[in-house]
Amino acid sequence: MDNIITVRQLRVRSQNKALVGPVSFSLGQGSTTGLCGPSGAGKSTVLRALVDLLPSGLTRDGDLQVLERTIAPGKGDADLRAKVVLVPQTPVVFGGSILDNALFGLRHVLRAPREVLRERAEQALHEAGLWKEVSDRLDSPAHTLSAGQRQRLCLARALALEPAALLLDEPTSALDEQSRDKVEESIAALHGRRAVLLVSHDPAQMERLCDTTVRLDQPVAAPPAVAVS
Ligand SMILES: Nc1ncnc2c1ncn2[C@@H]1O[C@H](COP(=O)(O)OP(=O)(O)OP(=O)(O)O)[C@@H](O)[C@H]1O
Repeated sequence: MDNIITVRQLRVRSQNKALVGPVSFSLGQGSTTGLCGPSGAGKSTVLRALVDLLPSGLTRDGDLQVLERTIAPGKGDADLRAKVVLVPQTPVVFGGSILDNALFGLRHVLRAPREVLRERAEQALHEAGLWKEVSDRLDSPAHTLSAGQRQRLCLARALALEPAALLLDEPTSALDEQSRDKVEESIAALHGRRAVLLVSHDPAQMERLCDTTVRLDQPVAAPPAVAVS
């Protein structure tokens, strides 16, 4: 199996207003794919559609397959969300320690002794390129981390789930150059190991990190939704 995610003719609409698409693409095993397009074209909405977490009032049609399984819209698929993990643009850091934050999520999907969970979280911190900076302060409050470190902590939290695909929504847009470079290093290190879909406004970043790029343009008017009587 080469493709982790396959999307065919995906559209998102609000009632009969086309918001996104149609768009078709696939994410290969270990590949990094860029998703670009003008503001409002629907990049964040596509990411949310891929984890079946569209805001209420928005619907999708078209075909979505994850690991060769068709994902029906709006089923609240918890299994899907452990396999395809979305890291939002603004890093969400919870109250509690750095380690607690890395464990958050994992605790809900894996019933295992604390040492096993801790080992997975530590491995994820390595994979996210944060380990060296936090290994001696895992019990410190996570809010003491810099913006770039927070972004990598969110990456670690996602990686701890050992997802088949990671969806990154403009992970460096709020960072200075130095922090951006560190986050980019972490993303580059995922190449060949995880399927990554990266939303970015920066063509140079796409060039540095992505094997292929999908361009999303303003939506084409969708055919009216068929009323079911
Ligand atoms: N809950 C919602 N209800 C109605 N329209 C929405 C909702 N969420 C998003 N939209 C609309 O969907 C379209 C796509 O928005 P989205 O945020 O996905 O674009 P984007 O390409 O990620 O933009 P940006 O690059 O500015 O972040 C926009 O027209 C937006 O106004």
